[in-house]
Amino acid sequence: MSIEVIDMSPWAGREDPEPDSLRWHQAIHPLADDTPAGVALIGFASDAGVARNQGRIGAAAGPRAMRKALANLAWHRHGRAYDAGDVHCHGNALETAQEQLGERLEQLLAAGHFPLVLGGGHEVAYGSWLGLARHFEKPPLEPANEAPTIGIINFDAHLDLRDPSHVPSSGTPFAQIAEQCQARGWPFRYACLGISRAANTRALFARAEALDVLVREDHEIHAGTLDTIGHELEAFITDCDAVYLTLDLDVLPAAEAPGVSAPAARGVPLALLEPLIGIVRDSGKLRLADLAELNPDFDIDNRTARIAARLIHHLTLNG
Ligand SMILES: N=CN[C@@H](CCC(=O)O)C(=O)O
Ligand SMILES: [Mn+2]
Ligand SMILES: [Mn+2]
Repeated sequence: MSIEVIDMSPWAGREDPEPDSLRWHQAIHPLADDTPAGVALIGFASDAGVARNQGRIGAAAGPRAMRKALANLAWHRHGRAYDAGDVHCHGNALETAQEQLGERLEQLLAAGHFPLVLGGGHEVAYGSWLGLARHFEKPPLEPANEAPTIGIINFDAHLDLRDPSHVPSSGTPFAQIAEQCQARGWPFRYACLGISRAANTRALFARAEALDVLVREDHEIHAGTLDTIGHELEAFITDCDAVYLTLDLDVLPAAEAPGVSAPAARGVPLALLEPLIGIVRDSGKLRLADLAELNPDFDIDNRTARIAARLIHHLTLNG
């Protein structure tokens, strides 16, 4: 794999003198050829999808802000972690950037890494999925010679199922993936949790129903329903060969995560998201994850970046 020179400058932080006190910035290394498998962070520095979707731009700065917030978190892992650099979206060249992300992810997956993509607007999801799809298309197929059932689990205030025939954007990735699945004869399996009914039109709910999406609205997710929704998630995962997890930070209440393009008026608190994300993490089927929509321009005291970092810590704790 040919690798760019990776900017490791965000990886700085506190250094404790006593033993066994590592933090992420001391444990992570730039990705190099032939390194043993590990978690591979890759940035998708893109504002184009949000700009096309009439949103507040700034998400291109998300990857760097996430790395800086993660740098100082305590290192509790045993496995390896790498920084695989960034894919940049230049201007409005979103489709090119998504293709490039797909290629890089295909390479990371082939090398046995667990790729974790740092967005970028939620247009990152289409590039993420392209990488996983290419991985499954390449021989030997997983499972052999069969259409893979890739389950997409999205925590989001929005369905992101807008009609891409208008303009592909941060609001269309899962409709684009549904189209790609249909073209390939692959099943489309999509679960979207944390949806705000007030922030999604009837047309979007109708498309979700037509595509048989598992939808759970923000108000449905509370302490009393957590077990039930966890079981629903487990059943969804059972029917899949592989899972792609995508975390749109606007699923959180705006007070917890103000630094996004389209904040949620209600949202689902981190305390409820973490156990659900833990189910996905521990399923044994998670092959790829991304975090989307961090916009540092609207963040307050790095709250949203800190949540993103904590979610990365949470997702990678087992390795
Ligand atoms: N990725 C974001 N998607 C949302 C944005 C909504 C908004 O800007 O208000 C959507 O398209 O629905
Ligand atoms: Mn989204
Ligand atoms: Mn959203």
